[in-house]
Amino acid sequence: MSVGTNGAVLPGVNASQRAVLASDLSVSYLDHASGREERVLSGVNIALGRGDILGVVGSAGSGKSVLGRVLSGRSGRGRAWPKISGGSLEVAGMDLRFPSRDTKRRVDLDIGYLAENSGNELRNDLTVAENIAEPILSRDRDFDRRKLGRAAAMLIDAVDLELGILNRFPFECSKGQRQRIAFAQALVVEPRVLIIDEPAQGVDLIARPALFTLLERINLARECTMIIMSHDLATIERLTSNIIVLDRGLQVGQGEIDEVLRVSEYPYIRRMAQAREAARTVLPGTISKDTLAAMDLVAEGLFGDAAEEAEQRERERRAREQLVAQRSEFARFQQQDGGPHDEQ
Ligand SMILES: Nc1ncnc2c1ncn2[C@@H]1O[C@H](COP(=O)(O)OP(=O)(O)OP(=O)(O)O)[C@@H](O)[C@H]1O
Repeated sequence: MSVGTNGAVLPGVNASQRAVLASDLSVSYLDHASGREERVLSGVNIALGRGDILGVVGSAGSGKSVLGRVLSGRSGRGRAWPKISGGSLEVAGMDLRFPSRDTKRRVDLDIGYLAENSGNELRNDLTVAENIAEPILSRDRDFDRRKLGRAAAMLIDAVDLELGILNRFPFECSKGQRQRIAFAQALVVEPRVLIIDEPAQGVDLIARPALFTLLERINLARECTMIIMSHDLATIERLTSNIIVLDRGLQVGQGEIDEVLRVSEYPYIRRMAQAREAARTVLPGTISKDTLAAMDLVAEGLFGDAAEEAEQRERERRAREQLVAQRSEFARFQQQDGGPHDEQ
């Protein structure tokens, strides 16, 4: 992957392998009060080839979700959607700044998009299975239902949900379940490019590894290009080492995570680097006395006392030896005494 630093030529990805190319991209919202366009994102440059994974990190309000929305190509659907106001954007071979009618039709099939609130946008009048199948059936009512049923079941299993949920309705599911159903829905069309805003959202800690493994499998099996937005660097690091960093609507860093965090002087990136370091090296000196005492208590329960355990093992060994000795003594006594063994 290569991420350009300016709006001109973005090297490293040849046109036939290119999956995403954003050049000096800027994005605006229409401010309804003033009627003016408010710019919320500027100077974004991305160049990704097939199968590349890019992480987009940034603080709250930095523009991650806005970028996700424009990359998804769904702009212009409703008043709350952002508008590309400068630069250019091409995703899966489609010009998203000036989309043709064909592009508008193709966008849902070629670009998968999981927004932070996609789980809430499922249709409550359709079952979970019908919701998952909807992106396909809405374009082709005659699509093979058996195939679709199998795909829905496989996807629901892949996102770690029980198959029984397929016959339920979204309003009968939890928030986390709905988000995973939306994830299955985003995957059903086998998109060429997948945009995921906060993938760990609504997924409990135990199910997260399965989710990341699923993303890795999709990426490898289909060479699906992915852009993952998250405020959490650890989530991004689980999937890729290539990032862009956004801060207050500006792209302020790009490249390999380690390199970006090592060389950048940008204050937000410095804070990110410090937070990452602190998370990696939790030293006793940085932990309060009370926390240490609580940890000691838990630690005692975890492994017990080694010396006491060794003593206990020794006591058990001696008791066993004594028992064996007593048994052989008893057997000898029986033999001498003309016990049952002498009858043979
Ligand atoms: N519908 C909208 N209309 C106007 N401005 C918006 C709209 N949605 C977002 N913005 C503005 O765009 C900027 C970026 O918002 P965005 O939701 O992309 O941030 P984010 O990085 O995803 O934050 P978070 O991590 O909190 O979700 C913010 O200043 C926000 O106020």
